[in-house]
Amino acid sequence: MAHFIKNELTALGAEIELRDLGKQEGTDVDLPPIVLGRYGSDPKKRKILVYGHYDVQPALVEDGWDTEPFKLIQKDGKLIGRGSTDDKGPVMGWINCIQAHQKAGIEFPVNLVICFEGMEEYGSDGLDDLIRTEKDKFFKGVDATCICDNYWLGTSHPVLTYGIRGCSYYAVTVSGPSADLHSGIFGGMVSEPLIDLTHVFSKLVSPKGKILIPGVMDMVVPLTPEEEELYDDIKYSMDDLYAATGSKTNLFDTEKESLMARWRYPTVSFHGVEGAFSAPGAKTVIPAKVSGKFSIRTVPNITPRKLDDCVTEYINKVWEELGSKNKLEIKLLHDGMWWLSSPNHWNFEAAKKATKAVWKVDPDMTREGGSIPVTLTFEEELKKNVLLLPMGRGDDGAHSINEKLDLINYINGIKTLSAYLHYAAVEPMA
Ligand SMILES: NCC(=O)N[C@@H](Cc1c[nH]cn1)C(=O)O
Ligand SMILES: [Zn+2]
Ligand SMILES: [Zn+2]
Repeated sequence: MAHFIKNELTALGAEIELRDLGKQEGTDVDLPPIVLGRYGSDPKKRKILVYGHYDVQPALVEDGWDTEPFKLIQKDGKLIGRGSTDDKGPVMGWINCIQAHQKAGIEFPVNLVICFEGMEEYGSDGLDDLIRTEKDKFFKGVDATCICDNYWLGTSHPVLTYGIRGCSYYAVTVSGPSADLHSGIFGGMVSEPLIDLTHVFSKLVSPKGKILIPGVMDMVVPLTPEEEELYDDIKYSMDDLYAATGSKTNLFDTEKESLMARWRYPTVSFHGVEGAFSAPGAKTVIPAKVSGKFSIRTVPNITPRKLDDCVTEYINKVWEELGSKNKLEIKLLHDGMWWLSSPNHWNFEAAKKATKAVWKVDPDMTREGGSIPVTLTFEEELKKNVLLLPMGRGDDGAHSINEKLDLINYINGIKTLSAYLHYAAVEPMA
């Protein structure tokens, strides 16, 4: 992907370099390079930094895809395939902006600074360091940043986003026997790692979503009446939620509570268990070693460090109380900070005008439940406004099966990104 992007952009006249990041920590695996680029160097024009990622979540046909996930299919007005909406489609969208200007013979309105990474879905390994090192070199003089890597809330109304949650991702490993055991022979005679792990996991969060780890909710900033009012005008209905999840499994009955749960409160999610029997059939095995994966989405003012203290102390206490002879290990696989900004900035004004010009409606101002770890780093290090301008819809199935991007969102998305650059070139900065 990095080489593909480099070739596409180089052919369009951009200056591109692939920045090597060395090996992934604790492994012999090469990290995917960061694509850094520049398109235009006119000192009279503003410098706009655009960020996206070319890595994707894993996908297998066996997960339930109707088509081969890594082959892009166009069907019924949709582009279907892993990464179509998150985030290969939007990355292509930036490339298409340049192509469109060249084909139409229209002068490109800004100097584009490009940063496309390949580790976003795993905590953006290496990118924070690169931004810190390059803030006064490669990123020098950037006027504003635009990230196209999230989604509309629903399916019909465009949004601009000024907040995202952070994410701390954990693996809890329980091990005991030296190899998997026959459950008929050893069941009842030994402590089972998966039973112990299930016990620990059951103490983290209630089925209604209440976080049971002491200290976590204490760090959450209280809701103010002004903030509560902001939820009243958001165009989002419970039907949007039902449609996007393909179910009526909502934890809350109202839009407001549901959005607050997604935007301004932390959540614990369980992702899977490595080492546990998961194939079809009925294998009577006691797995010897299991790693349960869970993550916590974080919000103002939770810090990854304090959260990690709360998590570690609590799980160790639960484990001690259990009194198992198995071994437990907690590992923080990666963490990333939440980000909360204000949409009252010329960068957002430019995006509002662009959205209105293309979609003929004013965008809603939203926060997002997902995470993009480098957002805060860009803002803090470059000291310039960051805007999230999404292309896809809330029902695109990002991270799920049959991920799609509606063709109209792709085409109008490219128009919106282009129009944004034109407005950003001239929007008064005050
Ligand atoms: N489009 C943004 C996105 O999907 N981000 C991921 C990033 C991530 C993965 N692990 C931690 N953060 C997300 O899951 O929100
Ligand atoms: Zn993603
Ligand atoms: Zn993404």
